[in-house]
Amino acid sequence: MRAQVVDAKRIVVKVGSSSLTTAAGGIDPDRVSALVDVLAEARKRGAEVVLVSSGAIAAGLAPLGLKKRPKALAAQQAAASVGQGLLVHRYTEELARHGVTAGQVLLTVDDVTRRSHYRNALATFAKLLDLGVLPIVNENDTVATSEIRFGDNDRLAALVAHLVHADLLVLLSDVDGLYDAPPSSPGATRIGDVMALEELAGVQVGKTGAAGVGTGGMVTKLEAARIAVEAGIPVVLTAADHAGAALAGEDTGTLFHATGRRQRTRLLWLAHATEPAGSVTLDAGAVRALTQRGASLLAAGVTGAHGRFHAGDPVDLVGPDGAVVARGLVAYDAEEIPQLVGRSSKDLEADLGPAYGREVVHRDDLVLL
Ligand SMILES: Nc1ncnc2c1ncn2[C@@H]1O[C@H](COP(=O)(O)OP(=O)(O)O)[C@@H](O)[C@H]1O
Ligand SMILES: N[C@@H](CCC(=O)OP(=O)(O)O)C(=O)O
Repeated sequence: MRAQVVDAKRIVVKVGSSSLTTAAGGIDPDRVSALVDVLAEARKRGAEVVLVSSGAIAAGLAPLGLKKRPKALAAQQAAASVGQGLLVHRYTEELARHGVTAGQVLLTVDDVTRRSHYRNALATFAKLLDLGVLPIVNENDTVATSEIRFGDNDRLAALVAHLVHADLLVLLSDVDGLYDAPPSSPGATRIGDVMALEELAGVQVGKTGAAGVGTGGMVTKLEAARIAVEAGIPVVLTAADHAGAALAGEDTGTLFHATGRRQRTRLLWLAHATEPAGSVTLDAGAVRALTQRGASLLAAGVTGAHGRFHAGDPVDLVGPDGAVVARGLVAYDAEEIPQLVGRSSKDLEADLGPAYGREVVHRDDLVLL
């Protein structure tokens, strides 16, 4: 028995598109039903459960007469718009058999990187769990543009696990664990336990499975596992068919043991969920101030800006050698930066007005990479 699993009080379970749909496209009601039975069982044992479910796009294909997942973003969004409602309806009906109420939570990256939105998301989850609701999370596919799109639900699930202070993340897919090579290759064997991610140096990680409805394949699952274990949350990766056994603590799939400790949550989203809108370059003194003293980035240490960003956007902070040292939410538009370069806050306040005394990136909005 895996103690990390059976002792878990709050569990985030992520299920991939390939585990929810039929070969012909559309939701497979039997698979949804089987998964819901497993989640209800975990709740009966006293665990709180948050479900991160993919499958909106896949579920929308058949009703729209589409044969396969479209490439164009607008078509994916239309499919998600049709599919998400159907998917949540299916879950709601199945959960009702167990007397459990479902709640839908659709997130965009923006919702959780900006401080006020982040607090709001946190409060919503807390309230839902407090009320005994089973939250069903997905990316808000219909509004997420390609620039701000999260794209894969594996990393989203890891970040949600951290957000809700879960003590276990379960990733369910169409493959029963991590293999040392793509499972279709002869001789590939399953890895039972991963104590440290360095052990995976020789593992061949491949793309999505044969079903053709997933995104990211094993690559995004390992990224998700890294985010979770480094933040102190163990991860079980297994097939959806083995979900019951996995949640009962049986030795199935791959268990990634926690290696690190909990970190400041919003900054984890900033590091792992955002695409930078541009970059700000720093002199050597500013790099030292950020990395060694945990200081804010002041205009005095800025040497330039690249890209078209607006105040509040995530940007990379780049040292004189071109290395990205941090990511932060910038407090100025890109066009404003040239006039700030190398100048003291006092000087800027006197010259341009009191608003220009503010930091370029405040330390609370900054994560070292
Ligand atoms: N080393 C590996 N171990 C296990 N699975 C792998 C590996 N490399 C590639 N894969 C593939 O990753 C797929 C799962 O990812 P994906 O299709 O995105 O599923 P999901 O829809 O569940 O997110 C599996 O079907 C498998 O073929
Ligand atoms: N938000 C998308 C999920 C994309 C995704 O990550 O899919 P998967 O690789 O099947 O987990 C959807 O619901 O279709």
